[in-house]
Amino acid sequence: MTMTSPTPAAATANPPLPADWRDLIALTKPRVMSLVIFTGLCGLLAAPQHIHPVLGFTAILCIAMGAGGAAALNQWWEADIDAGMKRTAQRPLPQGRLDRTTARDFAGVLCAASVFLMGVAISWLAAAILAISIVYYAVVYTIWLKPRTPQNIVIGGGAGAFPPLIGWVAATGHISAMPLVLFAIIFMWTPPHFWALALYVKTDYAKVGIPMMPVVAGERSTRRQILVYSILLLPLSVLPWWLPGDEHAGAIYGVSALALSSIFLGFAIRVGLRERTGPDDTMKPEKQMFAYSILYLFALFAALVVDRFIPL
Ligand code: HEM
Ligand SMILES: CC(C)=CCC/C(C)=C/CC/C(C)=C/COP(=O)(O)OP(=O)(O)O
Repeated sequence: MTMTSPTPAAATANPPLPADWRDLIALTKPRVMSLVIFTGLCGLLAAPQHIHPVLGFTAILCIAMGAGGAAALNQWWEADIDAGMKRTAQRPLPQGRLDRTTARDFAGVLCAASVFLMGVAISWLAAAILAISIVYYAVVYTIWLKPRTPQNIVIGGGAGAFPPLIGWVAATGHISAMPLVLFAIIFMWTPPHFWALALYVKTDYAKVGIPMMPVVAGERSTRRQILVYSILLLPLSVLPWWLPGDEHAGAIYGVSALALSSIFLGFAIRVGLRERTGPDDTMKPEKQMFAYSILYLFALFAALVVDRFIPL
């Protein structure tokens, strides 16, 4: 793929249409980013120092703009790959509903504005981490790792793990043990989250030449790796309960983490130890695990905030 490679016929046959705001919103991957923003908000709310609500809102707005801008850069770069996959072919760029220059400029403005506003209004440390996460997703993951290695998700997973750290730093002004543990939890969660999905859309990735784990290492190896990461996730998710000092979470979080992660592990055991029964296999356990992975992260971070406001 090159930046000058032609996008699908639909994108070039007609003169570009004026950008529709719905297509610009779609470029930011709003459904995925809702969880990114939520974990950022929880990082901010779980921090021991309180931040003025207006500043808190500004910090979350900056995370939303930065994450959305990075997602738009990802779609700008991958328009031709997206066109070749069933799951992504309906996006605005492959469909030619948006021209590439508008998408690139929109993404650039969002990213730059998010970092600048975070620096001016909140802190330059939070702005620097936001800038790192944007570059991590849009460049390190999207351009460098994704087309090259099946470890793309493992290393690239760091990009999506930054938001709670950014939220925490926005509230406290510094990095400490708890936000690093929150980073590690999302980092460990990402491979099972994504590989559960990759198992049932494997042929799409193979078709466009993206070396996702099930395509390169095969299904059995991917299933075992899902299991390994899910086993490691369980103690890691409970770690905030055991942290020393005034940062540690309480029993509401600890018990919730234990329960949520045990269920996660249950799904992982089911997916990790089974084999596809044949071409007609509906891949229900994998689909259920992917859906649960999203519910899991929402619930885990919600428990952290509930715990902060109702300490036992
Ligand atoms: C490198 C890391 C990650 C990869 C490769 C990945 C991959 C994916 C893919 C391919 C989908 C399907 C999306 C679609 O079809 O539109 C998805 C869905 C989703 N992801 Fe991830 N993900 C990653 C990290 C994250 C992170 C860090 C979060 C949030 C903290 C997240 C939250 C979600 C959510 C909420 C959905 C469901 C979206 C929907 O309902 O359409 N993902 N992910
Ligand atoms: C603050 C900040 C910049 C946060 C970034 C958050 C982040 C990295 C989220 C990753 C989520 C995501 C949509 C991955 C999809 O992978 P993909 O792009 O390979 O999926 P696709 O095939 O659907 O395009």
